[in-house]
Amino acid sequence: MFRNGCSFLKKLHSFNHHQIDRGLKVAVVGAMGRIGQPLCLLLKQSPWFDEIAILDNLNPKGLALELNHVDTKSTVTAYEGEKGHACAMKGADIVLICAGLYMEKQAVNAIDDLLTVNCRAVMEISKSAATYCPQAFIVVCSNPVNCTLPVACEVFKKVNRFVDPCKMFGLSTLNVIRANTLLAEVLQVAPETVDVPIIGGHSPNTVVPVLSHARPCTQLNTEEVVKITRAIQAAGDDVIRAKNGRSSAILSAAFAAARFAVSLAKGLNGVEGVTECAMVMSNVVSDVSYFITPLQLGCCGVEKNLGVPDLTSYECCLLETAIPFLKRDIEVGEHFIAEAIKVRRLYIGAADRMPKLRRGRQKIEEDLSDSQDETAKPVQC
Ligand SMILES: NC(=O)C1=CN([C@@H]2O[C@H](COP(=O)(O)OP(=O)(O)OC[C@H]3O[C@@H](n4cnc5c(N)ncnc54)[C@H](O)[C@@H]3O)[C@@H](O)[C@H]2O)C=CC1
Ligand SMILES: O=C([O-])CC(=O)C(=O)O
Repeated sequence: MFRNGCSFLKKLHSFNHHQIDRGLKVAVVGAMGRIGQPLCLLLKQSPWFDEIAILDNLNPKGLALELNHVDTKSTVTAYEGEKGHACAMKGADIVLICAGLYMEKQAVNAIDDLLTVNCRAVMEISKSAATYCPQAFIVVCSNPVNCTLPVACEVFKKVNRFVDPCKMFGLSTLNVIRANTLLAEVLQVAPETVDVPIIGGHSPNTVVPVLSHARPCTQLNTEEVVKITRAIQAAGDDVIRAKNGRSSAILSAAFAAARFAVSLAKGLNGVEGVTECAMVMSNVVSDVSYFITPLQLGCCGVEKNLGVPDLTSYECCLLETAIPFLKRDIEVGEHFIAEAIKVRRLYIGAADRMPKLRRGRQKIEEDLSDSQDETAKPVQC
């Protein structure tokens, strides 16, 4: 009812923007992970959710029990493994996918390993989401987001023969909060008062901060712009290095994911003026089918894609550099399911000599032949 009653909700909220109309169900997949756990705690503190369904391959019952001791209104329910997918996702308004490996820069063949494992995890989870909660907003946090969002969308196309571009998101809020903090430091203002749009992709070579459109309006010199931009691009690697390669960003990542989920919840409940930058399917840049832009969020997800702002020549140059990387990442994601063989060619490496990964790839190729059956019906719950 609420999803279709946008104009009614807008009127309602013009009287009281803070009124919460409907508690929502959010499903967190990969909830037992380093990001998953603090993310669940932050969601438990939020008044926007009635149910937080936590799902992981590891048994999350203990985590749910502990979270339910937090005296806020939402209830945390726990589900383990594939058998838990249906119950965790049925009725979910938002699905946050943070299952998978993190960017372990020191690991040999890290990108190959990460790509195979994470695309596979996102593929499995998206299959269930497309089956059990096809109307939900899907937020892909698992890296590399530039590849995994296309994987999720391709799965929706295969299972439902339809993907709603307004409801599928790749998380990049972490870059926004980093940019806000770094600019606030330079301006010597509170970070909460700063808003830096981010465009492009979610990786060091594809993220493009648009400092020329930052709020508050400011006149930075070239040196400052370059310094802040490079710091944003390097922030993820800096965290991994500072943690001696043992972990990537966790708490800031959880904060960012929770902030995005809350923004989606506000949009769903008709709150006006909610904007966030995220990756979505779009044609704002020709030939680039997934792109991060500022988005106006509403009860149907993306209410308006605010597009690419006017860029300075430096920002144009950053974007031009980013586009080939982004296009390649998207291609890898899009073809992961439909053309596992092509992924092998693009990412062929020492991983092929590792029996564990080779077995993983064989399984993907087997699944591929299943999902290529156009007559296949989604599993009924
Ligand atoms: N988009 C963003 O801004 C950010 C994304 N990330 C990404 O988030 C992901 C998670 O990172 P961490 O929490 O550090 O990893 P982690 O290894 O600590 O946790 C991953 C969790 O996912 C679970 N899992 C794996 N496959 C699963 C499946 N098929 N179904 C259910 N559960 C599954 C694991 O059991 C584990 O509990 C990584 O891919 C990382 O790169 C990390 C930081 C920021
Ligand atoms: O690289 C990672 O795993 C975490 C990440 O997305 C970031 O720090 O921007």
